[in-house]
Amino acid sequence: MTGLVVAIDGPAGSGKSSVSRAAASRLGFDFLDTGAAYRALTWLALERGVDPEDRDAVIALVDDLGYATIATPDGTIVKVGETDVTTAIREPRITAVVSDVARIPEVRVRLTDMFRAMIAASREAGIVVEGRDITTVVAPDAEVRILLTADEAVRVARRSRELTPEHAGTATQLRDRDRKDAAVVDFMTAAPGVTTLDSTDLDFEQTVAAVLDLVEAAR
Ligand SMILES: Nc1ncnc2c1ncn2[C@@H]1O[C@H](COP(=O)(O)OP(=O)(O)O)[C@@H](O)[C@H]1O
Ligand SMILES: Nc1ccn([C@@H]2O[C@H](COP(=O)(O)OP(=O)(O)O)[C@@H](O)[C@H]2O)c(=O)n1
Repeated sequence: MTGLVVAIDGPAGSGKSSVSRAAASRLGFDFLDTGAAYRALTWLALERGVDPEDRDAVIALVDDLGYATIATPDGTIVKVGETDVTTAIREPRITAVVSDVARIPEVRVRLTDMFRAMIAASREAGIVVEGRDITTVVAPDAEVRILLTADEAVRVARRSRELTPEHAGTATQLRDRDRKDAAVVDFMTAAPGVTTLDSTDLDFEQTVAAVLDLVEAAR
């Protein structure tokens, strides 16, 4: 039986993956980063020379994705078939086109089915699932539903700190990606029953604590 489901959505750089991962680890819950699957499919498209805007060709690739994640003490290993793509899916060439893959409706339906199966297969006391449409589409019945936000300038600053100087233009890239993604799923306003957690003025630990408080309140 699936345990407690914690669904977390929000724009790029709001802290979804880092905060969700830390919260899951402290709760002893599983963790599912749905963005990694959209990135993995994008990686496979580029690997096979498929244009990310060629919808039919991208949809056909879902059958070949062979997506698997392996939890380790140092983080999650992401695999496509036998290939470890953990690092490759974070490369700027993937980030630049992942929104094109993610806006294909059939891709979203297929990956949503896969996420639901992964949630159902979890054998821990609970699972933290993060993305853009988890509170609204993937797991609208989750016991805890959070929209994690932060002002755009703060999100850009957080992301810029992660990047090396050759990756200039973070602000423009992040804004463009949010705009493209928001045309497909509304993750800027909380759906009914979803709690908005604004981390603009919170540090990392305070944000994790706020998530843990919301989980405690639902238990
Ligand atoms: N509340 C916070 N205060 C300061 N830095 C944060 C906070 N939340 C996340 N971060 C940092 O911001 C960066 C982006 O967070 P990340 O989890 O990758 O966001 P997302 O998954 O929403 O794109 C990371 O380096 C993370 O450590
Ligand atoms: N539930 C989700 C998760 C990600 N995505 C797409 O996948 C991309 C990468 O997701 P991500 O979570 O790694 O994004 P960031 O953490 O880089 O903001 C997003 O820009 C969306 O286009 C989605 O459409 N729906």
